[in-house]
Amino acid sequence: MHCVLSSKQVCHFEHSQCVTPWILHASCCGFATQYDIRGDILVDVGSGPTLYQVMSGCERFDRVILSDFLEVNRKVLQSWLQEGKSSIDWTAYFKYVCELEGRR
Ligand SMILES: C[S@@+](CC[C@H](N)C(=O)[O-])C[C@H]1O[C@@H](n2cnc3c(N)ncnc32)[C@H](O)[C@@H]1O
Repeated sequence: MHCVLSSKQVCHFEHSQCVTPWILHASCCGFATQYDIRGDILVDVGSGPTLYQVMSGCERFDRVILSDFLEVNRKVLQSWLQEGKSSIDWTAYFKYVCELEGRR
């Protein structure tokens, strides 16, 4: 399984040097399978233009706040949130996280 991050970036989930699966496994363990972390508000400081890092937490918190220093990154996130548009197709990430959490 792989997904295209942009015209030049490709994330290979199965590649041993790809850090994204490690992050998804770690957040899945923390939020879901191992520690069952829940709460009112999840604040992600320095989100960049990405949201994969909070996918495992998004149903365990009432509100998720993504933040970034750079306006360009906040605009990418706002475009996805408000208009459903994104230069990144998150489908493969959501599927991967669902599989990690034993959901389909
Ligand atoms: C390495 S990127 C991480 C992107 C994303 N969290 C990920 O895991 O792929 C770090 C981000 O933190 C943002 N950043 C750096 N200092 C910050 C600060 N003081 N407040 C908010 N965002 C900050 C940068 O603009 C950058 O987008």
